[in-house]
Amino acid sequence: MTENAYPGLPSPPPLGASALPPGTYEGHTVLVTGGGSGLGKAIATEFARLGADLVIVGRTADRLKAAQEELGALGGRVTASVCDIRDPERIAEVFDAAPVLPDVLVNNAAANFPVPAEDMSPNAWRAVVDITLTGTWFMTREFGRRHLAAGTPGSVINVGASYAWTGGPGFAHSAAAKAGVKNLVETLAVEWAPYGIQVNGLVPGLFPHADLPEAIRGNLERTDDDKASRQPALRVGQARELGWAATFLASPYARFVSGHTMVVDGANWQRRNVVNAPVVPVREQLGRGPYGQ
Ligand SMILES: CCCCCCCCCCC/C=C/C(=O)SCCNC(=O)CCNC(=O)[C@H](O)C(C)(C)COP(=O)(O)OP(=O)(O)OC[C@H]1O[C@@H](n2cnc3c(N)ncnc32)[C@H](O)[C@@H]1OP(=O)(O)O
Ligand SMILES: NC(=O)C1=CN([C@@H]2O[C@H](COP(=O)(O)OP(=O)(O)OC[C@H]3O[C@@H](n4cnc5c(N)ncnc54)[C@H](OP(=O)(O)O)[C@@H]3O)[C@@H](O)[C@H]2O)C=CC1
Repeated sequence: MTENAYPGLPSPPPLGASALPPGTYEGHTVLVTGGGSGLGKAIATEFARLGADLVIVGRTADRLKAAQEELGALGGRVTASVCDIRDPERIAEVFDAAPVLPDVLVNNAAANFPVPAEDMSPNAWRAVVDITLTGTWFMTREFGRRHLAAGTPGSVINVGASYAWTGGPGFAHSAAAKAGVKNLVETLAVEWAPYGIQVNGLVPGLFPHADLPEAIRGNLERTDDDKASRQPALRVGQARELGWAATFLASPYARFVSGHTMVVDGANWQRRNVVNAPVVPVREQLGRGPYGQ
């Protein structure tokens, strides 16, 4: 049988299309961490197309400035704030400096690189867990506190990864952190629903893009030339598909959806074979020799 002899899941509508009515987010402000690049920028784009003003956050001023111009061309006000989400005091300053209290918080920023667990240094673990889990918590805490104090509703979307459920060989730090991120969704959705705050998760499948750090992109390119054929959908995700899911989850049409994590991955994480492919140890997948030699 020829690979890719099947159609796979259909392509999505083109960039610029939307399932939601035009102007759904007019008068609303959406804060996206990591909104200066990759999937965060794609999510910010879809909110902006529906009329949202944006606050984008990241550590790199140049990257944010370029994204601010690009996103600003869609018509809304875009505020760019340099902030390391590991720093709770800086996060408070970002909220203070925002033109208004954002209605929606998208916790998209995360850190990751593949490494065999036995090679991982304490600092490598800390860097990934502190950004991915603790940074997400610091951002969410600030957002929640301010809405509780103001008595206003809000919506939080935590971007996750499917190895929160399955474990992630080669990504022990990130998988553990993303499991925490998913768990926070479930806890906070209950704690804050009485105050009008929704908390949901959004999990991308494989969405390769040019902004990925070399440690991820390089391994993706090295380990698999034909990524689409390895997915049940016979294709990878298009960034706008994640943006559309985010704009739905935070919209008025999803007001009774909270504590839910939506997976946008063409069923990749449920993929199982009765007889699996041969096991290749992570060290070997990453092209490393035996431990300790
Ligand atoms: C097994 C097969 C692999 C196939 C590939 C498949 C890929 C599919 C992946 C799909 C899932 C993707 C999920 C994602 O999350 S993608 C998003 C990734 N984006 C980012 O990570 C952006 C932000 N990243 C960063 O800023 C940095 O990468 C970093 C996380 C390192 C944080 O930067 P910071 O400046 O705070 O940290 P340092 O540079 O000081 O480093 C801290 C310690 O971490 C060690 N380190 C850094 N990089 C690596 C590496 N590649 N391998 C091992 N260790 C690393 C560094 O040495 C520091 O530790 P020490 O002080 O002990 O040296
Ligand atoms: N791409 C994919 O296939 C998949 C992605 N995901 C998840 O999707 C989300 C987006 O990933 P993706 O766009 O691919 O990754 P990128 O590496 O392209 O983007 C990460 C963004 O987060 C920002 N960021 C990183 N660390 C910090 C920090 N400490 N403080 C503030 N901002 C920070 C980065 O900006 P800067 O470096 O300037 O700070 C960057 O804009 C992540 O949560 C990731 O785990 C999950 C599964 C698959």
